[in-house]
Amino acid sequence: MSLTSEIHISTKSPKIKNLWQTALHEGFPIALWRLPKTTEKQLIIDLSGHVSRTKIDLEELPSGFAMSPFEGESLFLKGDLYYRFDAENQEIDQNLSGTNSEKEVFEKQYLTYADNEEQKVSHEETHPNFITEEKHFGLYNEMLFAEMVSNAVTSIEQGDVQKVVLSRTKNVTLSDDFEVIEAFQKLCNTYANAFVSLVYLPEYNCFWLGATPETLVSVDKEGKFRTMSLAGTQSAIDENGNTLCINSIRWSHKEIEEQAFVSRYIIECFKKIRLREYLESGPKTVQAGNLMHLRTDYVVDTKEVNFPQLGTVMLELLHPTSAVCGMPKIPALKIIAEQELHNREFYSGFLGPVNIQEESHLFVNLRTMKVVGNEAVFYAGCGITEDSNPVKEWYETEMKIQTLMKVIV
Ligand SMILES: C=C(O[C@H]1C=CC=C(C(=O)O)[C@@H]1O)C(=O)O
Repeated sequence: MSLTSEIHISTKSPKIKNLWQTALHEGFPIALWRLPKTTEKQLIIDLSGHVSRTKIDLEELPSGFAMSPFEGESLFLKGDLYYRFDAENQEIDQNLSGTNSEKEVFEKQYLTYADNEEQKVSHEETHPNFITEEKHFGLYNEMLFAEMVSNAVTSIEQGDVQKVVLSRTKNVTLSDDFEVIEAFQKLCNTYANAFVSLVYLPEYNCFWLGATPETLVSVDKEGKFRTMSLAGTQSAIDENGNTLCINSIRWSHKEIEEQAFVSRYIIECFKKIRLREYLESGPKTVQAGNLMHLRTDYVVDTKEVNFPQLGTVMLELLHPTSAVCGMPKIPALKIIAEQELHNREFYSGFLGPVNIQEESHLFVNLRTMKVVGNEAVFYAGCGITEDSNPVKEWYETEMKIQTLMKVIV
């Protein structure tokens, strides 16, 4: 696989573009995101040049951005430099821990990259890719996936698990005019309700770009904790290309059961910490781009229950939820390891801002892609229950991949 990243960046976001290019040239981790139902874009740069590996403790960590793989240690990008941009990509000045002089030095540096639209970024020599590819990518086909689903159904029938989420990848070679900031911008414009993010990890020599509909843990300024159970999928678009009306959506027993597993899992986590004071609303049908899902929302007032650490405690209990893993968790993890042909890496992990503007918002890393050089790897999974149909499950992963692909490729 080519390790050279050649990135053309849009003129429509000059400052974002220049910050991005500078971070890439200098080998600084950078995260750019837009929260659901907002128009502001936010960006942080970690000037240490590497991400730290740490537990995501919302009480202890400074301002920054968390990026956790499906399995293994979480990464944390420190918010040494912090920028906010309005809907038109105009800067709204703001700083966090980074000093103004750091910001000045960085911005001086970026002037050397500014107005150099044709410049291409290559970080091949400076940052070797150390992701070991024990498993191959992109070699899935419908038959192979159907076999994996059938094996999972057999495990369910034998009583090993009740539900397991299997995923696959799809490799696409990006065209020469693919622009990563432009792609981020398009996702923001298309998916107002999603958490849209773009993260560059120099040590891994790759970007992760996504538009996820699923909140894992969020704690706002008022101390409101939120999580959700999201599962069950069908197309939001009819055969004529029109968006279906939410009220016309009907769910099968299989999908209702699949989502109920996730809700039960969340309630089990609340029970483990003896927390009864949660508000539960749903399940209801929600639209996530080209798809409809079933969703139940959970809210806890951490001030009222006097539990300020609830976000951190629940994060540890929840991840990975049964929306991306299965029930019970341990045997589901075993089936995933046995059946899937790829390493999930950051897909179905979690990511998001920590302690920024006194809030933390962590999302499940779904509807996501990894970009290495001019190769994109798309990831998608689906919940397998005893009623799963292998052909339908393949089609579901294809629709999930299309959420990103149809917008940016
Ligand atoms: C695992 C994914 O979606 C989860 C979230 C919503 C619906 C899901 C489903 O219907 O299977 C999955 O649990 C994915 O998008 O890769």
